[in-house]
Amino acid sequence: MLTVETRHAVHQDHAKTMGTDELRRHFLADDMFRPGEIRLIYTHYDRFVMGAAVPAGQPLTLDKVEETRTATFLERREMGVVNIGETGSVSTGDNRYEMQRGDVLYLGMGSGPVTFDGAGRFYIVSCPAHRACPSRLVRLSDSKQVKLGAIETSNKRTINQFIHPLVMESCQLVLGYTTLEDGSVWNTMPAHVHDRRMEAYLYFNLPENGRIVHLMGEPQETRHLFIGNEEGALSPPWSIHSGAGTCGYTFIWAMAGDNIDYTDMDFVQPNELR
Ligand SMILES: O=C[C@H](O)[C@@H](O)CC(=O)C(=O)O
Ligand SMILES: [Zn+2]
Repeated sequence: MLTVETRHAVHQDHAKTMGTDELRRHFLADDMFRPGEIRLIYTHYDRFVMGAAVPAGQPLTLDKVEETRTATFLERREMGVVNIGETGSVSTGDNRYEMQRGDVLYLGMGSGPVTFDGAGRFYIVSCPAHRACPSRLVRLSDSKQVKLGAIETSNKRTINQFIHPLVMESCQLVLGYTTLEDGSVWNTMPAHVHDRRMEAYLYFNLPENGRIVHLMGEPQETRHLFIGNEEGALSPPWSIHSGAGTCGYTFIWAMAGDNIDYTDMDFVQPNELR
């Protein structure tokens, strides 16, 4: 079963007038992981799609998606898949990729229908592509790791870069996940914006009652979302995307837009935020 929800892009002047429910409706990405279903959120931020497939033992195939009006979803798109569950497989044509927890799969434009199987919980992201880059399974040991932060500022963490120019080729998509050291709670602090690219976060590895206080909005006009396990946040190009947890967590970050230089960020120091 495939369900697709459309999210239109929001202007920053509109976002600052929103109350809690409206903010959550536009920017919280929830209810993506349902056993036996593929659920996608089609956004108008760089036409970035995020979602999940949870085959729960029965194969699920992602093929035609009405929103793109193409014969198959990946006809003019590339895709990233991260398995945050138990071992499962992802297949396209004659290729079958066995995915352990934490593995990342890149599928190039024109890969055709994608079948998810096994005990995986597959997080899916996709954006338009202009050429076919080779598909590739990237394991944690193939990723590039960047250590950031310190215990004193509660933000000691490792940025694991997977779909990233230093690791492999893609068109627009840049993706990885960040793990926090025990006792550190802050991600992406100091915060930043990058008007060149939108971004989406998926938070996972949280206990049931744990929550992330996710910060969004223009740096001088911030808002927050309380986010639970396996839920995410859409970050428009004008918005910061940063958060602190009441518990340990991991999060997947993925971006699409004009430029794939990960380091192209405009930093905002804590004392500049409002
Ligand atoms: O543009 C890059 C993204 O916001 C994230 O990669 C930031 C992040 O993982 C972190 O600082 O913890
Ligand atoms: Zn960012």
